[in-house]
Amino acid sequence: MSLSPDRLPASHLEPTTGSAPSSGSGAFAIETHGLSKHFGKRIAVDALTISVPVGTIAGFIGPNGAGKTTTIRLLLGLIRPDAGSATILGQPLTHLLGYLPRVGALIEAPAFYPSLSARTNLDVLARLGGYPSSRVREVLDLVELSDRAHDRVGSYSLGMKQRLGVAMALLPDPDLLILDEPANGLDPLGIIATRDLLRRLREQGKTIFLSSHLLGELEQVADWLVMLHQGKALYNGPTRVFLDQHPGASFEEHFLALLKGEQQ
Ligand SMILES: Nc1ncnc2c1ncn2[C@@H]1O[C@H](COP(=O)(O)OP(=O)(O)OP(=O)(O)O)[C@@H](O)[C@H]1O
Repeated sequence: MSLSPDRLPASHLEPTTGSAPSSGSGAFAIETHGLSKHFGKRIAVDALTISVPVGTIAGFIGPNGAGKTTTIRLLLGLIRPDAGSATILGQPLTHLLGYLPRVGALIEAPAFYPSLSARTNLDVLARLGGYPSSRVREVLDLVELSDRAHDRVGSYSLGMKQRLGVAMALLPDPDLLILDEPANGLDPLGIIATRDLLRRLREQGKTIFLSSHLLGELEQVADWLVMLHQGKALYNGPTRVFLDQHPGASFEEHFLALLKGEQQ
């Protein structure tokens, strides 16, 4: 099922004290309630309450240090929250095995065996994860790396490594794809190819949670938006509603206006 913006559940704007969406309804791929994480005295994620509807491409934006990567690491169970809760694909954060097999993720620089080819890197992962070997060819096609599949990954450009990282995340044919800066190092053609890929995945009913600093790109591809500032959500809702707040202004202008309002 793919949700068009017109069929999205009603938006809700932060502040995070706003009412939380109903839990366990299946309408949301990601829901967090008061999720918090600090490192020493620094609060990275601050009582965060967000919701990402199933079948959307959700852009996750915010300035450097806003807490995006920390949130993603919390959602993937790589670090534990200090407070709050979350539900991913209907499963509580505490039940990692209940949802992680249905989640694909690309965060920071993906790890590869540089002396092996992309094909072999993916074969190894497919064998470890118990995925069919036919899936390796499929994901190589999806990220348009098939013609270089037999080259050593150590010889790849940054953008090609990034595509291989996306291919790895797609191996389990996940219901939820979490991507942290997937366009890092991609040239314009690579960015367009990624945009098309994300749209195709959404058409298959998958949910994509996508952190990026490329606001113009997100404006084109994201139908849902979560905007973070100092660990809190400034906005959580449809992109269309975000843009309607200041007709005629660009996505970037909105973003800066909201941030400026927050800093005053
Ligand atoms: N392991 C850590 N130890 C200490 N502080 C951390 C750690 N990880 C993150 N932080 C701090 O938490 C805050 C949020 O960092 P985070 O990496 O989540 O931000 P971000 O929104 O992903 O930023 P960017 O856009 O620059 O990637 C920052 O102040 C950062 O310094």
